[in-house]
Amino acid sequence: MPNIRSLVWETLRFKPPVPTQYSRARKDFRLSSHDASFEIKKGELLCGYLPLVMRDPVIFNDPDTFQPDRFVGEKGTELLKYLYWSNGPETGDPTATNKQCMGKDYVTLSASMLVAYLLRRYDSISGDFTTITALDVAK
Ligand code: HEM
Repeated sequence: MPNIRSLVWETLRFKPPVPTQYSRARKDFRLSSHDASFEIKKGELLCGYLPLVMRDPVIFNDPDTFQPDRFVGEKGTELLKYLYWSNGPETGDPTATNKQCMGKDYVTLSASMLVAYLLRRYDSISGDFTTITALDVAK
């Protein structure tokens, strides 16, 4: 299952289903990235563009390549804090003060189960990040 969960997370990283996310600053704060810093004033509207953020080469090695096992193991688990697809990091939880997708854990679990169910139909498959070919259908 770790490989399948990783594949689902990598799919969400590679093509975030909700690409733009908006929010309004609740207070003044400084927003910093690797190479820039901005003063944000309370009430200002912020827009996050996930397809760009999820291809950050400083965080994700070879970001334009679909790597199904990217989130496997200790290093992969560490990367989850940078995986944003639900208006917050994969390691965060939706709460009254954290307006994150409430279905977040259900989404990844049900998608993993669906992929596992589909894969059970085949003894072997091959493919790259654009195509997938069934070689042997399970008897
Ligand atoms: C791939 C599938 C999904 C994606 C990409 C997704 C993404 C998101 C995003 C980005 C938000 C925040 C929207 C905002 O900024 O206002 C959100 C909110 C929410 N999502 Fe999802 N979602 C998915 C599936 C689901 C599912 C299956 C459920 C329920 C079973 C769900 C329940 C909710 C709820 C209730 C909120 C509102 C949370 C709030 O306003 O406090 N989502 N989702």
